[in-house]
Amino acid sequence: MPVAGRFITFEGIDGAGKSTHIAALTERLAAQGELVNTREPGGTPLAETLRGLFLNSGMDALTELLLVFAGRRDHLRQVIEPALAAGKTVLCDRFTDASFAYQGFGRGMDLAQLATLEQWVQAGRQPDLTLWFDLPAAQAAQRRVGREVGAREADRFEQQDLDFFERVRAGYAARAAAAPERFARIDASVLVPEVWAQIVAVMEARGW
Ligand SMILES: Nc1ncnc2c1ncn2[C@@H]1O[C@H](COP(=O)(O)OP(=O)(O)OP(=O)(O)O)[C@@H](O)[C@H]1O
Ligand SMILES: Cc1cn([C@H]2C[C@H](O)[C@@H](COP(=O)(O)O)O2)c(=O)[nH]c1=O
Repeated sequence: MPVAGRFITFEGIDGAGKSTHIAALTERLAAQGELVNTREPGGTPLAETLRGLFLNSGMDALTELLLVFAGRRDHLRQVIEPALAAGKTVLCDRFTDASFAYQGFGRGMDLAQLATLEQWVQAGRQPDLTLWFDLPAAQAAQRRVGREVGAREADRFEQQDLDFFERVRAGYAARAAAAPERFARIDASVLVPEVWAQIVAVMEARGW
């Protein structure tokens, strides 16, 4: 019988450096077994369709919250749970901590209702490790400007102000404090090689 795989998630405010380091970690872990790279919102055809609406259509905060959990349910059933059951490592760019941070702390949605949705949709499933890329909102905004020259228009979240992103950041800090065994805070404000060294140290501490 295959050993259950590892579920690793990547969190942080927009522009924190997640994508940059997911690519590097994918290379490092590829030697250890089969990997599945995925993301939220998204990860299945249905959830990717919902992602387009979520990022770009006007809606109230409750609709936004329900949409992202609907996509998550499909993603868990179609991709994450089967991969873990087959012993694969799942690298997921954002998961439910983002809902607590963005919809809970950013938009002010009720955290108890979020916890109910989390339990209902995930049936106990939690990441084995969450790498939280932490940096000040102003620094992340500068990085996004650098990245967005010539790229697509900013989505509904990227258009938010610094106060919104500082609330989201506080949301991640609260989630990390509530689950210290699962979360590893990465100081994402430093140069790429220094960020990477922190990630390697976290992986080595787990024997991964
Ligand atoms: N440590 C770093 N120092 C300076 N620039 C960085 C660092 N890490 C990433 N960057 C740059 O910052 C920009 C944002 O990085 P990246 O796209 O990896 O962030 P992200 O967290 O995936 O963003 P999003 O959540 O918006 O998708 C990119 O241009 C990237 O090259
Ligand atoms: C999972 C999830 C995501 N969000 C937000 C966070 C980002 O602004 C976008 C996704 O964009 P990315 O370029 O793929 O990082 O969606 C959210 O508000 N709530 C969530 O649960």
